[in-house]
Amino acid sequence: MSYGSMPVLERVGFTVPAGTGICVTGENGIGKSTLLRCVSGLQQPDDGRIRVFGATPGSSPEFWAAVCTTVEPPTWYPGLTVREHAELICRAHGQNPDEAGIGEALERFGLAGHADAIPPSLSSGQKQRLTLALVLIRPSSLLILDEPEQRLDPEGRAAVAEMLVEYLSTGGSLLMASHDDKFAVASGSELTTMESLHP
Ligand SMILES: Nc1ncnc2c1ncn2[C@@H]1O[C@H](COP(=O)(O)OP(=O)(O)OP(=O)(O)O)[C@@H](O)[C@H]1O
Repeated sequence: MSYGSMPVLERVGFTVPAGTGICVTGENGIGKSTLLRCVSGLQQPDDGRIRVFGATPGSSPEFWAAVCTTVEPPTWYPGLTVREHAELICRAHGQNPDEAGIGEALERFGLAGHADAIPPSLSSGQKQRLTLALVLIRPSSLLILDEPEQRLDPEGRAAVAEMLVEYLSTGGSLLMASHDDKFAVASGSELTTMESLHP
């Protein structure tokens, strides 16, 4: 993979077995987000092979039913509240919003008091909590998360780490990038570090 003449992601290879988490670490600009974008099918590598559930990433509705990613920043629908965003996500994924545990999820993410607020009115950390709540409320088999700990306070990081461990324990898989090794380990992920071939 390269941007113009600048090579990024050379000789990268890994597998994420079902029910396991991999956390990619490495210095700013090493290529973590680019890697996650490629695995999410949002960017095409120039060379090499990426398979997700046996298929090319992003190529089918089945991929997007199984894979949930925060690599792209979320879009907030004008005028819809926090709770209505959660209901929308549930409906889009075939869940009955009344049975999807929306109230409990908002509670766990510390957003219960903001259920009737519109997302743009939330703080940056609260928006990040909502982004992750919406990711975890819908069914999926693989989460691809780019620095999920960003903007979260220590309590928020601990809560998200705990929820990711639960996600893995139910057979889900996780691929994330992070600069917080402690958070990554607490979330049940194995660390793998990207290093430059051109120091
Ligand atoms: N759209 C783009 N056009 C040109 N170069 C880009 C583009 N996106 C990323 N790059 C470059 O590719 C390299 C890898 O960027 P990437 O965002 O994948 O790194 P990262 O490891 O996620 O960094 P960080 O830890 O800062 O989030 C960087 O040198 C960056 O400048």
